[in-house]
Amino acid sequence: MKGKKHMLTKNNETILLNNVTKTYGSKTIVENVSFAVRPGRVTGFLGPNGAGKSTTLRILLGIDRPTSGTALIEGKPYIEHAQPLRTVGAMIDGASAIPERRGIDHLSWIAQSNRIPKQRIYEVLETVGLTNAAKMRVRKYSLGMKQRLGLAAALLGEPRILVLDEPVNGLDPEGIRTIRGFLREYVQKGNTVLLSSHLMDETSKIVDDIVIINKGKIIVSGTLDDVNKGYSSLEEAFLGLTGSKGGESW
Ligand SMILES: Nc1ncnc2c1ncn2[C@@H]1O[C@H](COP(=O)(O)OP(=O)(O)OP(=O)(O)O)[C@@H](O)[C@H]1O
Repeated sequence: MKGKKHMLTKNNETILLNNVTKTYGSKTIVENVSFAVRPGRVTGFLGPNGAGKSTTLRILLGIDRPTSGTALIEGKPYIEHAQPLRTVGAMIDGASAIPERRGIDHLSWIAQSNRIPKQRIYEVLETVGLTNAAKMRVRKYSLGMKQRLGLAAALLGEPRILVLDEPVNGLDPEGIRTIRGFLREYVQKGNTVLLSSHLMDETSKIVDDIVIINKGKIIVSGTLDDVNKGYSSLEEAFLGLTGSKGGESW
């Protein structure tokens, strides 16, 4: 399979990026990034370190402004949503909780500042399997536990859409299985997941659709099966599509 492919329809999307470009000074970080994300599917936003994934997600979540182009969630920019946390749950930095805080206090703080009832904290702790570790200080959490705390925070507002930056980073196979099960159930209810990763083969176990970015540009998007066709793995597909050799950019 050669050349660009954009196979996702733009009819039923919950997330739609249209020609998003971001420059810092003379440096172009992402260029004309366009893709659509559909409900009921887990979409993987994949690419090597430094490809522009976090920058794109930060623009989608209104943390950064694009130099040009639009990033829409259910038809409007993130910041125009009246209750963004109830529409989109985001995990941008899984390990971002203050280390001296207890897990439960991290969640309480977010819940209080967003008028989310206390009961919801216990529900999300249960969902991610942190109930027994809720009173531990975050500095004692493993990387996997911090990722789960980040996911719990993203779920607080019962959002219809989850945007997760590198959620499988640092997870062992068991952790990956758990998150896969959770995300599968979540999208089966008609919700949407967009997650980024530089770990192609781990992520391919979780996703339905993929969008691959390399050096700030989208090189392919479509269903996992379509993009994988003719390759032994997603990593092979990436190497084939970019014309790079193994080990160059991973
Ligand atoms: N504020 C900034 N000013 C200048 N350059 C930046 C800024 N933010 C990001 N970059 C650069 O943009 C490029 C893309 O970074 P980004 O974090 O979006 O990539 P990524 O695909 O998420 O990579 P990673 O997997 O390593 O997080 C990098 O070269 C980074 O140094």
